[in-house]
Amino acid sequence: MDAPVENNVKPVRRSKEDKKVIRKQLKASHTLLKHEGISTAPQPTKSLVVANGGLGNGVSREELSAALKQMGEVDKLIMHPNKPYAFVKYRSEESARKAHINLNGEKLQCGENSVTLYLSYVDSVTCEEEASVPLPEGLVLVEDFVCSEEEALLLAAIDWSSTNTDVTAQKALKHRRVKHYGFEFRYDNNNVDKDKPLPAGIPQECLPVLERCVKNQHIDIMPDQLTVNQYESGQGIPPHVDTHSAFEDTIMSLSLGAKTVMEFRHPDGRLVAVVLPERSLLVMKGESRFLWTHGITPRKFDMVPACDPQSFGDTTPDLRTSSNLTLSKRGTRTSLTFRKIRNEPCCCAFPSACDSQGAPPAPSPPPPPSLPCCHADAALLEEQYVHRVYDAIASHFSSTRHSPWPRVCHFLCSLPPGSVLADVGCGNGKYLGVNLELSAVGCDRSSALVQICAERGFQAFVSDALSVPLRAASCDACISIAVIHHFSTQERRLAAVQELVRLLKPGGRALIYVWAFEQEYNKQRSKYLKDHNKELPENHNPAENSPEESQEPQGKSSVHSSSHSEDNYRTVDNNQHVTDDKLSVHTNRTAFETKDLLVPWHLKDGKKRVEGDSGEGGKKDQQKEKSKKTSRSKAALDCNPATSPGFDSNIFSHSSLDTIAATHSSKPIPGCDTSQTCSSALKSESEIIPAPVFHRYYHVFQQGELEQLCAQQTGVTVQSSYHDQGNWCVILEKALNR
Ligand SMILES: O=C(O)CCC(=O)C(=O)O
Ligand SMILES: [Fe+2]
Ligand SMILES: [Zn+2]
Repeated sequence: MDAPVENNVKPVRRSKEDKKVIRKQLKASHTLLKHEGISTAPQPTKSLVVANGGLGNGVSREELSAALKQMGEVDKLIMHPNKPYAFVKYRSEESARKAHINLNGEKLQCGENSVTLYLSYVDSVTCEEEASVPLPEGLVLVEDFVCSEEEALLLAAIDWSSTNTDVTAQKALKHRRVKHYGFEFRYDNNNVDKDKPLPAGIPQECLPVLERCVKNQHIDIMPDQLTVNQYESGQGIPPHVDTHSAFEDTIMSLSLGAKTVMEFRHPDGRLVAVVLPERSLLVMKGESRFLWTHGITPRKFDMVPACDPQSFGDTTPDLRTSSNLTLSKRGTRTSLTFRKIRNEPCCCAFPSACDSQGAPPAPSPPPPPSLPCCHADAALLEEQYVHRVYDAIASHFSSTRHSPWPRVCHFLCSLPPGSVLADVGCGNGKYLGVNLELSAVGCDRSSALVQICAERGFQAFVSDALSVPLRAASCDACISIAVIHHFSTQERRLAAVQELVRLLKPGGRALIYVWAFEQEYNKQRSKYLKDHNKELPENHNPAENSPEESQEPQGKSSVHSSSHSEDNYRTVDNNQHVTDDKLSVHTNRTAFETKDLLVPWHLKDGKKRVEGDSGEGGKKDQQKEKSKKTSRSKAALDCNPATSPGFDSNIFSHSSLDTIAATHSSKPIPGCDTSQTCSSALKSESEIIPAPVFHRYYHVFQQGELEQLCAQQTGVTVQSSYHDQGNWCVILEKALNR
């Protein structure tokens, strides 16, 4: 009797438990229907609602995900904030059945507490609260594809310290570092040398992961090429389509170490930003691989859904419209991109993007400019990398130039009433209204900036600083603020000073400011450098107290091509050493390493200005201008940047938007890189036109260099010279006897 008792009792007891579970499960599904309007399905499906498994029950995503994943591969897991349930969709119905059988009535430990899970089938998993957008066709994101241990193992397998960089074609690109296994991907021709395999194949540690990829049908054949990209916070990769002729259809990218946001763009303008969580696998096939570009905007923060819903299956939260977003600081992300080398030409269904089918390669950026060796070259360089750039960025530039600088104001206020002042290179005219007792006139090479001066009621005209159409000896004073550093030869800088001297009356004075090579002086770092460590989200408003205030605290100085190729400007090594005469692109907010360089300007979006509006709006504008004019007289007394009058910030004129559109759609213009967007992927309005990056040529002055330049002029004396927030400054006086 003994043995059968045990056999008999257990099934009875189990069925009692089963009944209890079923009762509770039914109760849970009634509650879901009554309180949440969720109806459960009588037949097995791939999707389940997990009662008691919600964030509202204190269950974390990781805890639930770990339990669910034991039953099979999870396609999506949706957890709404404060809800007492979660939804899970498995990749197969079999996995869902397994979860239904094994997890129903099971206790899940959540920190110190535990909850009992009740699972019911649902027909579909929808996410009504979050606006979502479809993922590009063919794109799949598999969360938690590797566990933390595997992640650590894979990261350890990548040896960045290796000195033999040829084995894995290791490269320190300016905006990320890369390592290739199997075959080198060459950024100069966007292709691979198929008959030159690298000595190092795909590391052994990757094989279990790849086998899982094949088993789960993410890829048909084992990949033979691996590119490891490592992105520090603030780094990224330009939008590109992986060359069709180089690789087969499926491309898989594993995200390790940190999450990021990858942006996918369709040629028709659609943009889908996808959060790639740490340890997730991104699979690009078909249209998403062949037609859509993918890229990562270099920035230090991303906007991600606040409740971290991560994968939404074949949709993704619409990061542009969602109201439930939070800032997520970027960490160091290492991605492993696995590809299969293609040995036959590509015959995909997307000929417009297919190099095998004759599609032209993406336009490459203009070649990097060199230091000019003659007058004509210098004029051309300045035309392309100074004049055109200021015209294109005029509105945005002006919106960041609010406050007159105290020592410039002091100079202007020291001039006797009635003095004639010429501001040569007056920009948006911010110094023209400082002292209303003066008879002030400005000139600038940029007609867009002169237009802004005119709109503000200032006297200004378009002119080159080397030949100002004013009579000799007609000015009591001249100022040249942040202008002469844009001349690209010593002769032209000398000529610019000479022109100022020509304009001065005998006894007249000129104030000159140029950007200093030394951004640290008397142990004081300039504001420009000090802002370097400020980690701020995109579109931080710039500091306002440097004439050379730069807008970028994020180190976003990268220059990417719109193709896959890396920085076509000369890529400076990590120490920014110059090895040829090509101009290097400066990283904003860092110390200068060279004296002649290109400084990026990240054009940012703003309100569009209604131009030519003669109605009410126009009148209001006039009134606004009037009140500004009144406040300008106050500025004569008040030179504190914090209290002096500012102008409307962030005003875009049509002209600059037109310029952006034009530069984006047509062939690239020198000085402008339209491929690197700086508009946040999350701003809806600005999304249509990616904001380009422009490069301005500068010659930064070393200590004593400006004085030397002035000393070469006859008939002038340097009255004083000083360093002011990263600028070298002199006050010149023209001799009385001239
Ligand atoms: O970092 C990634 O996930 C993508 C890398 C990539 O697109 C590439 O190397 O082609
Ligand atoms: Fe790629
Ligand atoms: Zn193709």
